Amino acid sequence: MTATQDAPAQIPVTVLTGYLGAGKTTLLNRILTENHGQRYAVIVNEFGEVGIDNDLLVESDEEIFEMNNGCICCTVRGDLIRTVQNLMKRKNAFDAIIVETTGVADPAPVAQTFFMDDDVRASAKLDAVVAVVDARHVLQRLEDTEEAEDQVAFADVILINKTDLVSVEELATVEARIKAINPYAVLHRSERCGVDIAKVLDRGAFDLDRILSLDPHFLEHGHHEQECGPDCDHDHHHHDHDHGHDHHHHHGHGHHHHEEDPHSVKSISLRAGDLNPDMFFPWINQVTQIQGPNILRMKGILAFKDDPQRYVIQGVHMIVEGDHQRDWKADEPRESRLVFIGRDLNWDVLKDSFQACAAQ
Ligand SMILES: Nc1nc2c(ncn2[C@@H]2O[C@H](COP(=O)(O)OP(=O)(O)OP(=O)(O)O)[C@@H](O)[C@H]2O)c(=O)[nH]1
Repeated sequence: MTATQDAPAQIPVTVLTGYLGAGKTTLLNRILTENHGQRYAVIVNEFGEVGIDNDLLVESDEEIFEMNNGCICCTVRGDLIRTVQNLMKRKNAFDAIIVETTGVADPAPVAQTFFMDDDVRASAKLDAVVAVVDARHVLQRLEDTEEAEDQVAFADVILINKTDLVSVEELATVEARIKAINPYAVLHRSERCGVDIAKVLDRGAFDLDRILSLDPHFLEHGHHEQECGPDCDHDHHHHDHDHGHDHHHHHGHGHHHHEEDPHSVKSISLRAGDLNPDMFFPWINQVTQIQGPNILRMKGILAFKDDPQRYVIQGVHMIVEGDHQRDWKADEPRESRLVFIGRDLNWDVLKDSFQACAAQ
């Protein structure tokens, strides 16, 4: 990040990608808490009606900009450019930008933003696309979703995370599969994204030539716009929204599909007041055991009756974790919010059974 007199300094941008639940927030929390002497502006984009991701980030001095009015792949021409332009007005306030994409986003249009918009291009430079991969579930994801493959194919640096959940043999199979998709990326194995941050940030790793060989139209104006134009009316925030639309277009064909596919990925948001833990835990265990294969992601912030602390619960398929986070603040409504992202989930059934866990 050195500026010469002729060339104004371009702020490095890291695009953080990875499928739902792979560990992006875990990595971001590491970056935000580690003592690296850099100041980061973080742009997060989340999927789901009730904003939870921001609540899962550690409290830090870094500036977090939330873009939760749509999937970043759709709003890329609008919100992301505006957010980056606004950041650039205060260029001296930070050293680098990190953009965390939703787990279902194709990183190509996000990366493309840093080449397409003249203002953005003049002041920011794509440093690397970093993908976090869930070693336990990635093989399955590569079978059933195209975005997961896009994310791996597009990455410059890949963290094969959650190594604690797989055997040595499984890890070797995962690595081989990832290398077969993308032989160029630098791979790191990690548990809870525990890598040296220097291996992830400020890498200067984004390779435009490689991306052009993958997607010859990458630099063409409007190429990605045809999928998700400025008038994109995708509503990513309703429980019944079809998020199965095909974002896998960067090989130059295909259009956005809007037909209803009952098996597509949907997000279901549930809200309640104080919950009874004796009802909630057996319920969530049952839901995740029975519907686990269809639950790509689950996360929530919960208020348990007589408990002064917020409880954070989250999971991927059948693996669920929960812990107290911090005290509820005096000016914060005690509210329980839970989001499921998955396929074939029945909103009515989940809503009714969740609300049955309310404290009396
Ligand atoms: N066992 C295990 N769990 C992990 C590891 N890394 C992250 N997790 C857990 O996996 C879950 C998902 O992690 P996140 O960091 O929130 O994943 P994410 O990619 O930000 O998720 P989305 O934003 O929903 O796509 C959380 O419960 C983490 O605690 C790991 O290496 N091992």
